[in-house]
Amino acid sequence: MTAPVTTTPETAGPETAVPETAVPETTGPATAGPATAGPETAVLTATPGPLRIEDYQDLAQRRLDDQVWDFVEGGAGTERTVDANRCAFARVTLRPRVLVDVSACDTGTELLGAPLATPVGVAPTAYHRLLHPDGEVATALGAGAAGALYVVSVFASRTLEEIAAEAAGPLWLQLYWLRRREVLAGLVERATAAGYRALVLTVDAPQLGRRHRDARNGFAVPAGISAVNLDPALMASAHRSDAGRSALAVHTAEAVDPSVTWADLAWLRARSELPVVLKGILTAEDAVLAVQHGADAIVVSNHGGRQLDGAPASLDALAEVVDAVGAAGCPVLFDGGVRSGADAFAALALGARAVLLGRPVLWGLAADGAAGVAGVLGLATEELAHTMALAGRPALPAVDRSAVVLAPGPAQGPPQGPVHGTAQRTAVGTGL
Ligand SMILES: Cc1cc2nc3c(=O)[nH]c(=O)nc-3n(C[C@H](O)[C@H](O)[C@H](O)COP(=O)(O)O)c2cc1C
Ligand SMILES: CC(C)CC(=O)C(=O)O
Repeated sequence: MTAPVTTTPETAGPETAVPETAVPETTGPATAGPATAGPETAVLTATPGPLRIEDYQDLAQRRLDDQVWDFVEGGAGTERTVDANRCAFARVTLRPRVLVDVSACDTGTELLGAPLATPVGVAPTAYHRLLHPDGEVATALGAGAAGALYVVSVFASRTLEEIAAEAAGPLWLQLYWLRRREVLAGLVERATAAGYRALVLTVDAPQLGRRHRDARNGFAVPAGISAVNLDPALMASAHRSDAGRSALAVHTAEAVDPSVTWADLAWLRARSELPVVLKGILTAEDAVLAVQHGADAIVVSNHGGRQLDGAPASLDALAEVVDAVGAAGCPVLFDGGVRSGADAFAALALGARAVLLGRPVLWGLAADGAAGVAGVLGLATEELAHTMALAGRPALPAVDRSAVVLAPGPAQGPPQGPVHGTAQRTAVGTGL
């Protein structure tokens, strides 16, 4: 693979002159060049910075090696659950109220005791040094600048301590249930000592989803980038590229214990005082079990369509889970397909306390490091505040079910044929 590139974005069209020093504005408005040029003066039209989250996707695709791009964008099987996550947002209608004072819209919230400037946070994603040389440290800086929660992946490519040293906002640590319990116990201890505020156990990946793009690419983690918080001996298979199979799938099968059950959660609880969050719940039945087993919060997630192909869109599962555990006071977080502040608004209205962004944060990171991460989170938050204003809901408690209608989805369609490398996905959704 090629090294991550850190040059300026190539946003210039053929007849557009871009100053050499142009960098993406984090959330800033378009900056026009001089509009008063006489006949002898060249007209300079600066290209606007990213105006929508997908602008960061375009920037990222130009910078990334095809294999890394496929790893980020891809999903399991036919990728119908990846598509379903986005299509669900296209079925949302917002119900605006008028003549409400929206002169100040407050996106502030609180989660497991921590105040947050925004309910839009960072989902755990592995190996950020694939996207930017500074990896998770840049992500932490960007999240901190946006006042957002950052859930760090157990497969982070910077140490838990390096990340914590740069973080201005709250950090949670995501875990897989490793076969080697002593490694898991060591991670919990380190996270506690470094000031992480919750443990997020991902429960939807007893095996890795069958990701055809990665298998076709023989995708492996390149030398020089590693899950540095794990024992290097545990990482060897993640680096071994074999035609026709994903090294990550091999590595997950080696490292992650697929025999874990609800009964094991007591072991984790006994190891730490930190709140335990379960990520990857999609049904009322499991939500109730989660609360019964002492979960402090739940993340409704289908892993961005990367695990069970055919699982419901996260948005379609949200209300069911909220209804099952709302009375128990268990906060429900959401991820999967959020690409705008209007999408975030819809998930919050359906009962999520916060929404997490997976791929969009990686796009921002690849596009412009910490500034790109802050840009993506800032843009989503700005759009959320804007949606709140136009919907007549100036604070998050007013973003309730009366604010949206989610039309029922069609049964998921038949597979659309083989997924090819660097496949383009169709952009759908509320698309603010
Ligand atoms: C490249 C990539 C790596 C991921 N790594 C992890 C991980 O290490 N742990 C985890 O629990 N989820 C992981 N996820 C899933 C995300 O946490 C999240 O559920 C998903 O990306 C949300 O969907 P979105 O990408 O549409 O926002 C990963 C997702 C992507 C795209
Ligand atoms: C390294 C992978 C197991 C991380 C992950 O959860 C994912 O890619 O979805």
